Amino acid sequence: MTLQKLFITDIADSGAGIAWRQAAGRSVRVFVPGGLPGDVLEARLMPGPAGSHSLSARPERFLQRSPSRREKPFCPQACVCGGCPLAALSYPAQLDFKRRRLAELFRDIVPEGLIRPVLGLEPGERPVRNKALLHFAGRSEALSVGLYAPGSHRVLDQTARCPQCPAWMGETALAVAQAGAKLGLGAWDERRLEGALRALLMRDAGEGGRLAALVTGEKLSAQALSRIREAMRSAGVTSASVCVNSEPGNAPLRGEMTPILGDGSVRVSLCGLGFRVRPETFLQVNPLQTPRLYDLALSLAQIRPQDRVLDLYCGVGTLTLLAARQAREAFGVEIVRASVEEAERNAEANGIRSARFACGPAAGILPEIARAGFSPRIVIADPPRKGLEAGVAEAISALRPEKVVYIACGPGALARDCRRFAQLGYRVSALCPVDLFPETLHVETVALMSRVEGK
Ligand SMILES: C[S@@+](CC[C@H](N)C(=O)[O-])C[C@H]1O[C@@H](n2cnc3c(N)ncnc32)[C@H](O)[C@@H]1O
Repeated sequence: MTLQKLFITDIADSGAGIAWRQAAGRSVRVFVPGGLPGDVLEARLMPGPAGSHSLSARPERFLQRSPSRREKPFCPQACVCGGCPLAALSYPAQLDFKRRRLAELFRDIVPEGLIRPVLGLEPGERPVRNKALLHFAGRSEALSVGLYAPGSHRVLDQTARCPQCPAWMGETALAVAQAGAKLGLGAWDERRLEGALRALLMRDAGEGGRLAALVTGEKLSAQALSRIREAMRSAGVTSASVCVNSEPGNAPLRGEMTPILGDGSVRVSLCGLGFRVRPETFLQVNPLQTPRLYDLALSLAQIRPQDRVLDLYCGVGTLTLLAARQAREAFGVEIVRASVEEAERNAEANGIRSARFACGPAAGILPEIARAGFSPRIVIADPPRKGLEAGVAEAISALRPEKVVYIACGPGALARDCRRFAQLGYRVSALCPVDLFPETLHVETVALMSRVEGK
């Protein structure tokens, strides 16, 4: 393990700094955890991941600190939990980094001039999240709760309280763990497929309530549920459910949710409308930036009163209902049944009659929409990170919308899908990044695509 002077020039997807080193006449990439572009440091070189030509390095001493390095990282636990890999980088440098990343990904399809600056937090605003998903570990004598370590299922101590989340979430998690320990309950063991406490999802809806959903590996007694409910209530939870999931896998929120406090839902206000959400329905996690994201998407869509709008991957109908307020009709498509139920309920509760919803995969519903003669001038699509399923871009273009407003949390999949749309006669006319996930490497992006005349 030799000591080397390294100049950090970039950040990898893992959050580690990247430096380059000349060896045997070629450039070798060196990953340096904790390094930021502009840092110069001495580090011990180690072999990189098996089968790769790259190296890793452990920093020993800073020779020069990056001018973009914060005096104090946003969170002292950031490098432990791995959730905020950019926490040591100043906020303007984070936004600049995200825009450069996007420009690289779209170099061959979108001229630099069409990429807007990242829409970031306003001065003085702090990063906030309305959702936490924590896991339990250990036997009842040593029960702990917190986040998983990066790339593993090892629960990290001291991570139940996240500075981005409202304080009641950490209090609730610790109170549930304490109640569980007193009841003699241990954590779910995913190797043996046994144990009681598995995961805890929490959502904050501000004045609309505080939601908790406990996932257990086995059915709990009425007495245990009553103690856990009291622990949640005293920590500030207003609505709670439990579900039993003893199946292996990475998605703990499976199984029927049974309310144990309130009706198991909360109501979120967004852009002047109210939306009921449940543990199993989707909701954007950043309460400050989500209304800005939606306003941006709608301003790009330029909806006219006579327009029909199709909103694919619509969740609980947030954008569908916001679009329906401006359009003649809006149609939302979503695969999760609970979300469609809430979307219909949300339309009614907001007095919106011009919205309809269908439940199913976008690829399956689009041909039905075409057969029914629904011809939207605007299609909004907000798919999961992996982007559009096979055939969806083709099915959208078969409806011949003038505009496609594509909202993406996975910029790589967005670039792939924009290339597909280009072959189908659509050109990107604006690419607008939004910082929905401050302190992380993620960036949300809204692409406006317009049909090229004559295509
Ligand atoms: C990124 S979320 C967007 C939700 C909504 N636009 C919002 O802002 O709240 C993606 C949604 O797509 C849904 N979904 C995932 N795969 C789908 C598919 N194949 N067809 C339709 N919806 C799908 C998910 O359940 C989720 O609600």
